[in-house]
Amino acid sequence: KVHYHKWKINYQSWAPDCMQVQVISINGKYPGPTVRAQVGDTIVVELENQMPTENVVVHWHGIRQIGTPWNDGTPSMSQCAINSGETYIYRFVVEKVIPMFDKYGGLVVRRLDWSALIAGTYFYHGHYGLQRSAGLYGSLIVDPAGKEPFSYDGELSIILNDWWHKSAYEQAIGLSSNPFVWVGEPHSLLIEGRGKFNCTTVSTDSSNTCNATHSQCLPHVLIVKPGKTYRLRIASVASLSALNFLIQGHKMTVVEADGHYLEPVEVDNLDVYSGESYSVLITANQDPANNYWAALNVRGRLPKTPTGLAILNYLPNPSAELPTSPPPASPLWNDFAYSKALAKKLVALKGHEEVPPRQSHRQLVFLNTQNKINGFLKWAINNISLVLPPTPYLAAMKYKIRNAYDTTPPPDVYAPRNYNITVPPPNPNATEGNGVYVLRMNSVVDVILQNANTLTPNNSEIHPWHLHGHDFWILGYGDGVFDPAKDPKKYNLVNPPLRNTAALFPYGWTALRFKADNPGVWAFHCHLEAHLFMGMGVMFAEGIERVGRIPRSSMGCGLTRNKFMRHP
Ligand SMILES: O=C1O[C@H]([C@@H](O)CO)C(O)=C1O
Repeated sequence: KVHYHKWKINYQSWAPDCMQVQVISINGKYPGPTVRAQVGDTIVVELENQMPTENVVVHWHGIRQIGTPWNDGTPSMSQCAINSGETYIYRFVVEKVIPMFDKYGGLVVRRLDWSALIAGTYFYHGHYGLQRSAGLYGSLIVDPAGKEPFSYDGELSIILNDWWHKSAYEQAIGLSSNPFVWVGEPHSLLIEGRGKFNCTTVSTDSSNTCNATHSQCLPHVLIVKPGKTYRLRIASVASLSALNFLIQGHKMTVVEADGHYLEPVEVDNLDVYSGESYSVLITANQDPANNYWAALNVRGRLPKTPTGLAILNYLPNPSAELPTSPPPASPLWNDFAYSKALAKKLVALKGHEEVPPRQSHRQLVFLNTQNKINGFLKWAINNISLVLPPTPYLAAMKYKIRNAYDTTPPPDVYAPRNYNITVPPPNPNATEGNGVYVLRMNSVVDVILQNANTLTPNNSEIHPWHLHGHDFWILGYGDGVFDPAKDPKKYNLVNPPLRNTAALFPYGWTALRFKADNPGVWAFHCHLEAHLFMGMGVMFAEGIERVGRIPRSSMGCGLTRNKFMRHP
């Protein structure tokens, strides 16, 4: 089945947290419309960029784009950004498949036997500049062809976000300026695009409109019937904040993450890092005379943002009836031990998910550092800060346009190996680069993410790393410096969760394994909007010779423009 969508993307006045700002809307709506399909279906989105002055692309987060790597929605990577006034057609299949090749190297897509494995909670978002922060995002839900390994009576879905009144454009300029201007902590936390800023703190002049009773900032309402069980889908597109979500008086049973089933775990609250998605089961088993708060708090950074709130509304109570008791509290923002313990509890559902290969062919060790380049503040991986080239890698690699990017491969491991991760870098200099890690097709790759101190003494941050085009197994998390002799012995090779996003905790490491089985060029980056913008990412490529014919509509820029576009 083909699901056809026609989208017009433009700025629009909106008041997500009661403060009137310009958001990026899709067909006049914020957040964007939900895209829903069944496993094996095709999604077509005809996207018209109506923004007067900005380019755009949309990334289908968690969808592997097997056979369509040019539709991953990443500028300079998979495609040329869609210019103002232009239309681009995204077309892809929502199916988790094992890519297979015939003897001529042609792609034959084989479906996994367990069709239930593929369904799950996804989302889409802008991937150009900081446009995700400007509100360009929405839900993408893939239903299974068969039965789920859990049951529920109804379904609810929310996307979590953090929110600023300063435009994404102004934020981007600050981040790329010297002196550096940091985006700061968010003004509000939003649940399904709704939050509440305290309007009484806003000075009223003609440019500031904060209206505490605006209908767009009424809290989001999750409607339930007493006694029933619901599947609540939760995803985070937060720009900066790690978040903790909880519902007053209700336990949550986590059953799915990033489109893969988990061994059910009951929790009082759930950490959700940017780029992650979950399904939790909740049962409306509390006093039906009341409504209850769903609450959202910042973790990992000293919170300066009030709790984000939504209402769990027990029918037939009025949805506007506010819960009588105060919102429940999340764990302390800096209780990292709590977050690590929770992360380690999430393992794959036995018998439903593929187990990892016992060995890998290649190990990459990525040191995450904050650096200075010519006085500009950056993030670097193995001392290289990613600066995207004007020509998209995919076409440049496929059509061998060698001067489009740096063909010297970046380093597999950081140097010096005795780098002290507990203090700011003694020499904060790094270089800019756009080289690619070329992976052997179908090889098994381990990535060890190694965290370190930022430029600020006694500071190391959480980084949620997201991989395009693949899912990886999270083999383990550890504190301090990764020990290649000892730590792999502690890997979970039995039931590690398959994910597309994994948290890297302060001063620690996270070990990932994936199969380089999807022909294309794929970004792997910190999902914090500002951090990717400051260079915190790397590029992977595999099986380029097996990539099909790239549509010309994705190549109208840089050196591919000269090569492929007809000139008048
Ligand atoms: O990238 C970042 O920059 C700031 C700070 O380190 C410098 O202002 C911050 O908190 C980040 O996460």
